[in-house]
Amino acid sequence: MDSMTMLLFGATGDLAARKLFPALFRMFLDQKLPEPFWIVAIGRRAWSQSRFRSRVEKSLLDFCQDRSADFSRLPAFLQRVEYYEMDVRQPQAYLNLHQYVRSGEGERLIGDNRLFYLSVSPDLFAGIAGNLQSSGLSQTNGWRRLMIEKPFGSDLASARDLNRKLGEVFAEEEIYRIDHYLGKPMVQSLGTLKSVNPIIHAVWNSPYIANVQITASETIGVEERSAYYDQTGAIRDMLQNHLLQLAIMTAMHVPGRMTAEEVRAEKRSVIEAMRPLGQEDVRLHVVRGQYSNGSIDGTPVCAYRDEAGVAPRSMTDTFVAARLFIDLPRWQGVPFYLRTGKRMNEKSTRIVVQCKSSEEAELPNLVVIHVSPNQGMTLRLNLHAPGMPGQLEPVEMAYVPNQKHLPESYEMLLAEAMRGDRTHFAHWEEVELAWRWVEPILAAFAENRVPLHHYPAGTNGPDAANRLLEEDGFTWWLDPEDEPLLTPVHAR
Ligand SMILES: NC(=O)C1=CN([C@@H]2O[C@H](COP(=O)(O)OP(=O)(O)OC[C@H]3O[C@@H](n4cnc5c(N)ncnc54)[C@H](OP(=O)(O)O)[C@@H]3O)[C@@H](O)[C@H]2O)C=CC1
Ligand SMILES: O=C1O[C@H](COP(=O)(O)O)[C@@H](O)[C@H](O)[C@H]1O
Repeated sequence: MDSMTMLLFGATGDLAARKLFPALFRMFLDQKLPEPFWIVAIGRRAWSQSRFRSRVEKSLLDFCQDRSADFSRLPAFLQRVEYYEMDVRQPQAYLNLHQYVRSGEGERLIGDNRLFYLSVSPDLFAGIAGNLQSSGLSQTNGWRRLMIEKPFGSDLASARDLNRKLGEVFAEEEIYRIDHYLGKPMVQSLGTLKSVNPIIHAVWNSPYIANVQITASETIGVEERSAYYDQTGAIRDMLQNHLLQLAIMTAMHVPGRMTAEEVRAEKRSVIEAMRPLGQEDVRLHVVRGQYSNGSIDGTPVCAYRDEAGVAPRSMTDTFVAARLFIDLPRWQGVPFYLRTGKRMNEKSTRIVVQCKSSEEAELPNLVVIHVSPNQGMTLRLNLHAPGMPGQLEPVEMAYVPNQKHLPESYEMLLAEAMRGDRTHFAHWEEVELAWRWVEPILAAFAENRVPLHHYPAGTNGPDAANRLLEEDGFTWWLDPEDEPLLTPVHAR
């Protein structure tokens, strides 16, 4: 891999502490970082080098998931991290930064390759890009890449505006828009699962599939992010990006070669075929919810409207469920149900593909992809109980990865960006088409044309989300972790 400088904007922030430094440390231990390699960690606080490094050290101890990580190598890792204090809104500061980076690259014999990572508030994205250009920092003799955090805009117009501004500095091939769900290992395995297994490949289409259910449920509430979340809601925070990406990855045809360009073309054909929602459709196909008080694991928790920083009459959606159709011949008539919510009864992201039932077997075959926190796959089949011909019994075959350390999505994505592989990053076309698809929902929510259902914290979300499936004769499947998956939700 090419030697490079990584300029991390927002190095003192929450994401850097919880995800980025742990991922970088893990990559360092696994020798997945280039040599030589240097991180310029940019923050606004007047912190000394040692104070910053202690903070990184603490965050690694707190958040490095792999407790068996070799922490004796921490000092060697920290040697590669230099704190740099600046206010990113000051154009002059970039000239100084440029000088600092050039001289550091010279000392470390680093080629002219720069990875800019924007882990700051989205209202700073465009300004930073502009300043990188005017200061000369983004002009390199090697390559330059921009990794950019979510959210990419808050609606279609703002996303287009941001993209235009970034496009004045970086070419599309240089922009790596992060959707960390695309970095989750089981999501990245979907292509292989579908393409190299005839048993899956053959049935992955409408004659065999009854419906697809994608759930991303969380037990946490808004935590410290109410200012952001109250303006955003589940629809923008999760559905427009992560859930639609999961639906696309499930539905897309796997190209012969998994190059970024071919994957992009296949993804585009799926998202273009997502049936648009008309004004009236939103009420029929979308459920909006917000948590009221309840309890999570036996601990009482307050209602969303009582969270610090949330407007007392907030109409923000903390839960959203949607039914969508993909008008491609292979998905004709197959509903995709998506749902996501805060303060639900479990932390689980999973994709359940329900096959059509045969005449003999009442319970359908299921393919379940456990995305996180559990990773793996379950396949449910029907067999005759041994020695009891005529009596069908559902059986489950489960795959649980047997690895000491399962890579975190940020590890996967950082490694890919460092290699220059954009396969698992969101192309602008996808982002734009996803915003276009959710626009009618945003409008309906803003105009309160869709009821806001309150659901007690610690539950599966509002009943209306169950009805969405019941209308079609289906029901949400539970996670087999808690109970056998054989139990449809209404039978609990
Ligand atoms: N936190 C999370 O779980 C997730 C975050 N994201 C995205 O990641 C990005 C970062 O989020 P998060 O880490 O939570 O945000 P934080 O508010 O925790 O951190 C913001 C960072 O930006 C820096 N910053 C702010 N203003 C300036 C400035 N004028 N000049 C220099 N630095 C500045 C802060 O520096 P300082 O503290 O020194 O002032 C800090 O390092 C956002 O785009 C967010 O949407 C995406 C998914 C999840
Ligand atoms: O992007 C986001 O994702 C997290 C959930 O991510 P996960 O990897 O823990 O499933 C969510 O909590 C957050 O609100 C959202 O911004």
